[in-house]
Amino acid sequence: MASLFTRSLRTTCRHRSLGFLSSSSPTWFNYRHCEGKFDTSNKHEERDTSSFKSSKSACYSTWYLAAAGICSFSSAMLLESSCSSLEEADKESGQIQQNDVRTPRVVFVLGGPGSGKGTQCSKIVKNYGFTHLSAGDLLRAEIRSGSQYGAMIQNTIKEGKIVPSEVTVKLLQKAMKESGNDNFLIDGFPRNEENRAAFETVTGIEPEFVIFFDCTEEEMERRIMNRNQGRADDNIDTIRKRFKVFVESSLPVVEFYKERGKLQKIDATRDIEDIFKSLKPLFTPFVEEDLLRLTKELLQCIDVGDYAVYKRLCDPALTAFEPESHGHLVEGLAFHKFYFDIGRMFPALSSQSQISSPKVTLVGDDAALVTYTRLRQSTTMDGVPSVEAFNETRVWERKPDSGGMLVWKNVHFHRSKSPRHRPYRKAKKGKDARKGC
Ligand SMILES: Nc1ncnc2c1ncn2[C@@H]1O[C@H](COP(=O)(O)OP(=O)(O)O)[C@@H](O)[C@H]1O
Ligand SMILES: Nc1ccn([C@@H]2O[C@H](COP(=O)(O)OP(=O)(O)O)[C@@H](O)[C@H]2O)c(=O)n1
Repeated sequence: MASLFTRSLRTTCRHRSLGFLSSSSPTWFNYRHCEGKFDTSNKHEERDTSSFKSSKSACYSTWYLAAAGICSFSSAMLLESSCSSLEEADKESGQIQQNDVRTPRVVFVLGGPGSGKGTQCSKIVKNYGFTHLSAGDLLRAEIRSGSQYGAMIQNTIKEGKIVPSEVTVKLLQKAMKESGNDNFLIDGFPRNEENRAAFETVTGIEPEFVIFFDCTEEEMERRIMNRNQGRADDNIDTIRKRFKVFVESSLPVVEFYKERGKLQKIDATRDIEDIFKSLKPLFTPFVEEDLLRLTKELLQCIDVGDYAVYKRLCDPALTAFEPESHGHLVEGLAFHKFYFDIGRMFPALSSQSQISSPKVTLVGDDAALVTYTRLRQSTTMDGVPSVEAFNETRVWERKPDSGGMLVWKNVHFHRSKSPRHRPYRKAKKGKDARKGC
């Protein structure tokens, strides 16, 4: 059950966003979770503070947590809040991220039969947390389920033809909904113009980009004949028909995306690892975005005192240098949990944070640094405001979870007080000229 502290905070935090203040220019970068995009409009947001005033009294304070440096309170969280019932909030314990409606990220994976789409998709899934939806697999599962469409799908596949979009798009939509993910690799779809238009019309989603595995027919035929999965369509007659359909119906779709600058053509005649190496850079920007999002999620869960989320995002052996540890390296979560536990004792205080100049640096495939400055405003019991700035570096490492899936965990962070700006003073004669640099 959510603590009172958590519940009360949640009532104010239904619609969140985090502000970013760029230190290099006076531009606010307002990241809205609902849209998943940066709004770089060059103006400060006008905010109605009335909801802040009214919701403030309903909030258990995070000041104590903030004072301890583990808690911040996003202004937007408070200022753009709307209240939900406690019961609703209760259900949300440990799941704050699920409130954030983000536009699904879709990547289409195209290529002839046997070009290696499924093989590469399973590697991408393992490394980049996408859900792999193979249109062919969904259709085969539909046959097995005894659905009314079963016989029609079976005959169409046997003929190497394309199943009507009405069926395939419905299956894809259902699978997307059930996945609980919002990153999808859709493999073997769209296979013709009808597929493409139907998906776009029904879902309103456009792919981020489209991967096309370019492979010779001889190589694809050789691979399919060795595939040995007992598929009814993996016989030489149907294979030839599928190649014909691919050239006639699927290549025009490839061309469509090429014209729109969305196509990523990959030489699929190479070996499996080589191909995967050339796919990696396509997914790097997603990794950077995800790390920034995870960092913000971490700060948010600190804001709302949600220890369950904090625990999910952090490695149990998390190490930290922070002002509260007085120069010592603290290890494990207990040091941090202490502040979550006591936060509810100080209901009258509040704080809010902005992060500025966030930078993500990938270190190989499985480690990354996220650095930023955290500007925290807080009030004392008497309502006296103060502002502090911290420089924070969080080290994230990609580790297998209990299901073997690679997930990012915060393994270390370092926070120090941001040095106050002092005007440069010329060193006095005879004194160490480097002093103060
Ligand atoms: N780059 C590759 N080199 C050699 N064999 C491959 C390669 N990629 C996939 N294969 C093999 O070829 C067969 C077809 O691959 P698959 O991923 O099922 O293709 P698709 O999903 O495009 O039909 C599988 O048996 C797979 O192990
Ligand atoms: N969008 C799609 C995808 C597959 N299919 C059918 O499913 C068959 C197998 O597709 P698949 O993607 O599993 O396999 P490959 O042909 O890529 O090896 C296709 O030949 C089509 O008959 C379809 O009708 N529509």
